Order: sequence, then structure tokens, then C-alpha cells
Amino acid sequence: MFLDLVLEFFRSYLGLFLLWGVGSWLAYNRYAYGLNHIPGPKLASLTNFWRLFVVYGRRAELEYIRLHEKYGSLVRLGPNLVSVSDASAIPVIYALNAGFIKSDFYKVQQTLAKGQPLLTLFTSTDEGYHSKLRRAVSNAYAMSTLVQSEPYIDSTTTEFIRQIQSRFADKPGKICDLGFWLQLFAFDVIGELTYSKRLGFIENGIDVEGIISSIEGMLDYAAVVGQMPGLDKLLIKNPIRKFCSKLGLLNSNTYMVSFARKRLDERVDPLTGLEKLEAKLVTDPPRRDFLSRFLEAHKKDPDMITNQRVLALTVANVFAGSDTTAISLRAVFYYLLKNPADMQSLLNEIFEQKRNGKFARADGLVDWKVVRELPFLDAVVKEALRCHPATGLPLERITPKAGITVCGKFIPGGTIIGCNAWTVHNDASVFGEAPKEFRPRRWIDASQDQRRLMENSILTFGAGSRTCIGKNISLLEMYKLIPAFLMKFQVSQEGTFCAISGHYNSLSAFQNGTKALSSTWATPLKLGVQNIVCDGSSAAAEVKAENTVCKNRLPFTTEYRWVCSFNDENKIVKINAYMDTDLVTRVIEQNS
Ligand code: HEM
Repeated sequence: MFLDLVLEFFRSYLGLFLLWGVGSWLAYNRYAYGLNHIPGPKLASLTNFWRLFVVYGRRAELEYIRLHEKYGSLVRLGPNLVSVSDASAIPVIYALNAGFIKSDFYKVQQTLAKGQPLLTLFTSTDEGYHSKLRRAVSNAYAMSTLVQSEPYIDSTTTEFIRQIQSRFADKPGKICDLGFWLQLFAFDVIGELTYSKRLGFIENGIDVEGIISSIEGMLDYAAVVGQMPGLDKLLIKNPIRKFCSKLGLLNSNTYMVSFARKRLDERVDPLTGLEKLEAKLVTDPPRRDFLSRFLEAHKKDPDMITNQRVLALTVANVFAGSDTTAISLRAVFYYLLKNPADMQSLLNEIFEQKRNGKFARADGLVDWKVVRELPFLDAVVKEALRCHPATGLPLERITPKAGITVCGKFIPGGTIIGCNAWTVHNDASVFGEAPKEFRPRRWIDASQDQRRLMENSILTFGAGSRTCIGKNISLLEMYKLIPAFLMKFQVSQEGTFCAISGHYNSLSAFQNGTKALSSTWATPLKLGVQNIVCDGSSAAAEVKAENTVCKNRLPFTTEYRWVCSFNDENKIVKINAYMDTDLVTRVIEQNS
């Protein structure tokens, strides 16, 4: 009887209780974190769902730039998250021993090996563990070490140029999806540097074993779920899944870990944990790739650099170093194609070197010691990395207990705070006028002091204790590939084609598609396309993509970019689906 009364009471007032619960939760979010003095969208201060949806909607960085333009240097992006766009905050937040630690955003990116998170340099949030691991291997990433690897970058570059020649330049009229090919290049370079083995991306012109889409899928997931990291424990890292995989009932290994494990098994003796003798690379001079350097570190300090950590280090190379470099290379070519005057200035600089005999190698490649001194190439790379940094979200850290003062405002301890390269790079007081425009000359025309300020304010590779350890690798790759490629080929963006962004359900055409170049943590939304309607012409519903003929709808998980070719009457005659890129180009051999 009493129980019935209680149940009846609850049933009558359930709605009210729910309302009260949600109201209290929202009020708690808004007021309990001590961030009411930080401006920002109201909804953002009430719930992290706001930012989750912003990131899910893609191109979050554009929304964050807009918010900083509206509210100033500090914007509250969540109940407990503050974004800072003032570059003077970089040394405060990211400095060595400043007491800031990476937020749980990074835990979502921890890959799983046998159900357990693999703590890589990139994803570890334990600063003590991180600094020991970093100290043990940092030498392998020093420029002085890496220049010894130049021949291996050269061998990938040679193969890349050979494939572009035979697949595109030798076939007049054939369209080259340069963005995709640059991605294959970046993946093969990392494979060659890490395992002394190109993984076959370029030779075969494909995403080997689906590793690229696996990484992109992982980044897409981490970007969105990272806004509310607790969700990860329900989805991928839930205890039941972890338990089952510990018992071997479920394979929860992240695909990328299985990929790295396969390469390791080819090289490492399971009994000793050391490199198999027969797998040692006997070359003259002796070839030392990242894996052999990590195994040497293991031999020196097996307690710190365990076999599992050797695995983690190689995974971090592929995870953190391939997509980011691909995005940056795409950005360079994209901006050069969009700015023909800058492309011409770069070609002038490159061909002058050739005339002066500085680019005298018979194989048409270029040496680091020469290219690092080309001022316009340097300005182009810096400007592309400024205009399109590969990471599109704040690099989140947790403030130390005592709190800090940033841009004149106090931020309590335990707050998540971060700078986002996109918003920091949009500051005209640092980078000069029209910061949204690609202007390589701003680096050349700047005074020495201004240039130093600009260089110190660039956040493309992060900053401080967790700054990118692979920066030198990607610079080496970019500075060597761009001149070698441009000496060999003329590239033009395909003018008679029209790229249509594949990430809206009803499509709108725009000439020479200028949508996202794809940004890690900010790639365009992957939606199947239902209707293809373009400029009033009803395009055929049948689209061919990678040997699959799809009627009206493509798989949810794959990103396509629609490229229509028009006839003289501006009617679509053909539609091709390309992978996520705007770099639909024609490549022909240089004649100068
Ligand atoms: C243009 C190419 C690249 C870009 C834009 C880039 C960007 C970044 C950024 C922004 C961070 C800091 C993340 C944070 O603070 O939250 C980072 C860290 C890292 N990057 Fe890169 N990266 C690039 C290339 C590479 C390459 C080629 C490798 C390795 C082969 C690499 C390996 C790493 C690792 C291991 C970390 C973690 C470092 C640590 O916490 O100690 N990156 N990268």
C-alpha cells in the first residue's frame, strides 16, 4: 500500500523531477566552474553537447574564429573549457614544467592493444611518463639524425614522381587527384623512415590495408567524442569490451596497432625482444630506421622502453606523422594553385637554382642543405602552414591547482584551456593585415623583430614540452618534394570541372571547389549523398566510385568529392567521385 503511494507520487511528479534534475545540471555547469566572467555562446556554458555538435558539423575552426572575432581573446567554449586566441598565452600554457597537463581529449585517441590503451608520446597524459619516454627517443628525431635518412625520402620521392609520370603526365587529359597522391606519399615516407619499408601506397596507388581510412575514421571519432570524453567509455573503451578482449573473446585492437604489430613481428625476435639478425638491414652505410633506433633504446633501458612501448612509438609515428604531413602538403599545393603569382615566384626561384647549377643532381631531386636556404620556398611553406594548420581544435590542457591569469583574467585551477592554431594565426596584430589571406611575402617583408614574433606565434606544430617531435621529418619531406615535383611537372587546377562538396545532402556546385582541404580533427562530414542536383541539370543518379556502382547513395563511411564534367551547354556529361580533396588537377611534364 505504502509502496503504491510512493510509486504513484513519483509517477505524478516524474516530469517535474526530470526538469529539476536537468535544470540543476545546467545551472551547475554554468556557475560551478567559476568561468562566468569569460564571454561566449550561452549554450556553450550550459553543456558540452554544444561543442560536440559544432565539431560534428565539421569545420569547427571556422566557427571558433568567428567567436573569437566576436568575443575577443578568451572564449568559453564549454562549461569548463576556455579557448585563447592571444599568442602571448602560448608560453604560459605550454611551457616546460608549467604544471599544465593534457586533458582527457587525448585519452580518446589512445589506441587499444589487447584491450588496453597504448600510451604513446602523443596521447599520454602522464607528464612524468611522457618526459622519460621522450628523453629516451628524442635523438632519433633530431635534424642531424634525420638528414642521414635523406636517401630514403629520396627513394620514395623518385617512386612518387615515376608514378605521377606514368599514370598522369604520360596520359594527356587524365585527371590527377593530387590530394590523394600526396597522402599516399606521406604514408609511404613514414613507412620507409620507420620500418625501412615502403608500404606500397604509391606503387599501387591505393590505401594499403585501409590504413588511411582507418586513421581518418579514428580522428573523426576522436574529434567528436573528444568533446565529451566520458562517451568513449561507453563506446570504444567500455569495460565489457575491454574485459572480453583481455580474455581473447573479442579483437579490440585498433586497426593501426595491428598494422604496426605485423611490421614489428617481421623484424623482432619474440624470445629476446631484439632485432632478428636476419632482419637487420645490411647496407652501406648501415641503414638505421626508427624501429632499429627504438630497439636500441629498448636494449639500453628495457624497463623503460619495453616491447609494448616500442610498438607505441612506431604507432605514434604513423598516427601523428602521416595524415598531418599530407594535409600540410596539400595546403601548400592548394594555395599555390589558387595564387598563380606566388606559384610563378616559386618557380622562378627554383629554376634559377637549376640555372646556377645548385640543383645539379642527375636524378632531378634536391638536397636539404640547398633547399633549406630558398627564401621564397620557406615563405610559401610557412604561410601554408599558418593558413591551414593540420589540427583544427584547441590543444587542450588542464590548468594547475592554483589557477592562472591569462589575458588579464583569472582562470581557476582544473579548467580546460587551450589555444587553437586557426584562431591564433588569425591575429592581424601579429601576422599583419589580411591574416586570412595567403600571402607568403608577409614572411619576407617583415622586419626581423616582426618575423621573430610571427615565428614564435605559429602553433601548427604545437608548443613547449609537448611540441611535435616529428616536425623536422615533415619539413624535410616538404622542402624536398615541392621543388623536385615542380621542376618535373606543371600542375593546374582543373578548370572545366566543377568540384562539388560531397558532404551536403543536397549538393550545390561551386566552380573550382574551395571547400575543406581536410583537417585532422576537422574533416568534412561524411554523409551519403542522396540526390545529385546541380545547376538545374538533373545528373544521372548512377555514380562510379572505386569499381563500385552505387545507386543514389554511397556508403556512409566513405568521403567522396563529386567532380562533374560539363559540355558546352553547361550540362553535366559525367560525374566522378573522388576521395576527399580539392586538388583535382592536371599534371603535365615541365618544358622549361
Ligand atoms: C606537418 C606535419 C605535422 C604537423 C602539422 C604536426 C602537428 C603536431 C601537433 C600540433 C602536435 C602537438 C599536439 C598537442 O600539443 O596536443 C604534435 C605532436 C606530435 N607529433 Fe606531430 N605533426 C606533424 C608531423 C609529425 C611527424 C612526421 C611525426 C612523426 C613521425 C609526428 C609525431 C608527433 C608526436 C609523436 C607528437 C607528440 C609529441 C609529444 O607529446 O611529445 N608529427 N604534432
